[in-house]
Amino acid sequence: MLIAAEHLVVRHGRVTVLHDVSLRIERGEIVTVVGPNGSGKSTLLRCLIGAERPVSGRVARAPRLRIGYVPQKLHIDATLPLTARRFLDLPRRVSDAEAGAALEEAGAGHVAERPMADLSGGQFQRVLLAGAILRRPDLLLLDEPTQGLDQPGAAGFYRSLEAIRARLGCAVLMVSHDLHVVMSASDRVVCLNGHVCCEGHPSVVSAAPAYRELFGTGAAGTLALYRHEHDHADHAAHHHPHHEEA
Ligand SMILES: Nc1ncnc2c1ncn2[C@@H]1O[C@H](COP(=O)(O)OP(=O)(O)OP(=O)(O)O)[C@@H](O)[C@H]1O
Repeated sequence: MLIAAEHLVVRHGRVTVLHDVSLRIERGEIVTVVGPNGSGKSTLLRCLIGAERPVSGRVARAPRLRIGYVPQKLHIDATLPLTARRFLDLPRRVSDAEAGAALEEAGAGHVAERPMADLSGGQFQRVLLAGAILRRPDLLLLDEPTQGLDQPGAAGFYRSLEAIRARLGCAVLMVSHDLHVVMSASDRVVCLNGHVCCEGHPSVVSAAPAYRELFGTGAAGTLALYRHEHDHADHAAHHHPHHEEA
């Protein structure tokens, strides 16, 4: 186990945002948290990094766990002439070779010398990802890393993540609204709506009544796309025969 949330209850003022939420992340897995707006997804990640405290429950971390966290938003003063390359020197200076390799791996090699303030949303997220990789994390926590990306852009981002996981052996926990792409890119999906509604393999979650209730007709399309993608993978053509009835 890398990290585990155990029975977290979190309140913001009088509102209970997380009700008894438990979640475990194992080494090397890619887990995606999906859920409607305001369902507590960011709050859960912030608890895992220790930026928010639950009123009850706890977070258990493996000893010496290194986390690379990419927040949903990061405000950078547009008047600061900070290039992507220089941004990677915060909080600790890194060599050009290290910075270059991280930017390449995150798919942002071509924006190294551009000012952070000029980057598109997708480029910006990729530079943040490069910064997170430089910490050599055991666990990458990404809060809506593909917001604002179109579907091919999001798919490309997930391919970068797969490669990063393969090299670093890290686990990935992310929040995403990209139901379509997420379903094929995750080992496990957790559907959150203040509490964990359902969780499991993407095919199991997308067939779950609680998930369908939250995401409506989108759920069927998601499943179709998931099946479609796997039908094209050599090893997975007959992987989940039960999909056929769903
Ligand atoms: N600092 C805060 N003070 C008070 N309420 C907050 C605070 N941060 C979040 N909330 C409230 O807590 C609830 C959960 O917010 P959270 O950001 O965790 O949801 P989310 O699932 O990440 O949403 P989204 O998909 O819109 O990003 C929301 O109702 C939000 O308004």
